[in-house]
Amino acid sequence: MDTKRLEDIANKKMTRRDALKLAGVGGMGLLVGAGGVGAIMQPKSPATNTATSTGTGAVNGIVPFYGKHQSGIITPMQDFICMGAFDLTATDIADVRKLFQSWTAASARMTEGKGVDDESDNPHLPPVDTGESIGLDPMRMTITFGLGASFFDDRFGLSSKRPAPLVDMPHFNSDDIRKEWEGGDIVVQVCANDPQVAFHAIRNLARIARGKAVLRWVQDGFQRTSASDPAGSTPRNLMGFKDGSNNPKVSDPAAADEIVWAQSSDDPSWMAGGSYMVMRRIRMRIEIWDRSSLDDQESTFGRHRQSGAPLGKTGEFDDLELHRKDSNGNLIVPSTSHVALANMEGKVKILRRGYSYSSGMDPKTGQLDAGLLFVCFNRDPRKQFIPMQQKLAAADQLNEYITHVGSGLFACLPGASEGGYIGDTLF
Ligand SMILES: C=CC1=C(C)c2cc3[nH]c(cc4nc(cc5[nH]c(cc1n2)c(C)c5CCC(=O)O)C(CCC(=O)O)=C4C)c(C)c3C=C
Ligand SMILES: [Fe+2]
Repeated sequence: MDTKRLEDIANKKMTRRDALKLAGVGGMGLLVGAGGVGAIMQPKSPATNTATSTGTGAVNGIVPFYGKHQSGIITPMQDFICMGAFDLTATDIADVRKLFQSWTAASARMTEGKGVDDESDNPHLPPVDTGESIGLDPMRMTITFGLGASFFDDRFGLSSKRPAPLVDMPHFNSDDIRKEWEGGDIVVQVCANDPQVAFHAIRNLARIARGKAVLRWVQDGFQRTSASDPAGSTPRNLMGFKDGSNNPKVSDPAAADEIVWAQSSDDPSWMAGGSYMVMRRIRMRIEIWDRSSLDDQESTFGRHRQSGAPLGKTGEFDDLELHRKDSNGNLIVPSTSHVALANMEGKVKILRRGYSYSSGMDPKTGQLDAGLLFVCFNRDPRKQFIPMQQKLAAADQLNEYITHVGSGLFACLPGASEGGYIGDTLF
């Protein structure tokens, strides 16, 4: 098929049938190549190469589940997330293996827009799939699995295999981490362009896990949708600022290898092609934020609210020049602003993939329980996320308006090939 035809497909709204055809074994599937359908479908906007982009054109096709890496890490962001952590009740590694084999098969099917398995025609049994996604498009769903440090305790004989980068998360200044939002043996991140499709996946994975694992926490998240912003510009967080402008461009494989993917030269080798995911549930004191002046808000982030440009600049993607001073000799971007600190002099980078959350209100205070489900991926959190968060926790002006209430660090396994399963490099 020629390039023109592929571009035509990319510019057209995909039907469920188109998507299935594209991913199928017919000639087109092969032409899609390693980048998969999602890669063909990405439009050429400035934000496209960042994990922040949802892409344009209401592309609701299939993102391939199998591959060298798990999808949902450098995949351009979908509109919704449903993330859940599980604790294992199984006591035998053979049962854990069976669970991951079943999860892998079910996940591959669900990302193609199918039910978890073929339905039985026995009317006396419950349906195999819960059914709420019947007839829905695949919606670019990705399902990403990770293992927490507790997976490597003494239950399954895997303690010697715990990756050194999978440290216990240190306590950071002003953390208020709640037990109910912390850790988990396994994390499952589901992202999709439809919240019902994402919920369906978590629900059915929990159902498959019955007798082997139980849910520990679940958090939904959202951002503006591709319907409300077809241009796919950088999304705004609940503080009203563009969030993700200076995310690294991980469509460049060298950048992805440097920042995101554990390498075969890194220890342990079974993690090669995987990545480490950090989850922080960060509550925003939005009622206080909403009473702050525009100047205070812009100085807090070090960027202009409307354009997203660094202070003193006009373009969202203009360079951050952290040493520039005004005519009075004052730094234009304050040294305690969020971007000045998070920039780490340009030497340390992470890939952010967070979503806003809104979980009703706190009945004690009447305030909204809303904020950022911060998610990031890095090759080694000891060298990336942790020093960055230490710096932010110590001095960030943003700390006046936020509290970290949930936390998790997970080793996201390498991708699986068809016939294999997620986790097969380890158990
Ligand atoms: C430890 C890592 C980070 C945490 C935790 C974090 C929380 C957090 N961030 C925002 C909003 C914005 N962050 C922005 C930039 C930015 N943030 C981090 C890291 C963490 N943020 C980095 C590495 C960067 C990029 C710095 C750079 O080099 O430019 C921005 C600016 C726009 C952008 O580039 O994305 C905003 C806005 C909130 C609201 C928040 C916690 C609630
Ligand atoms: Fe940030």
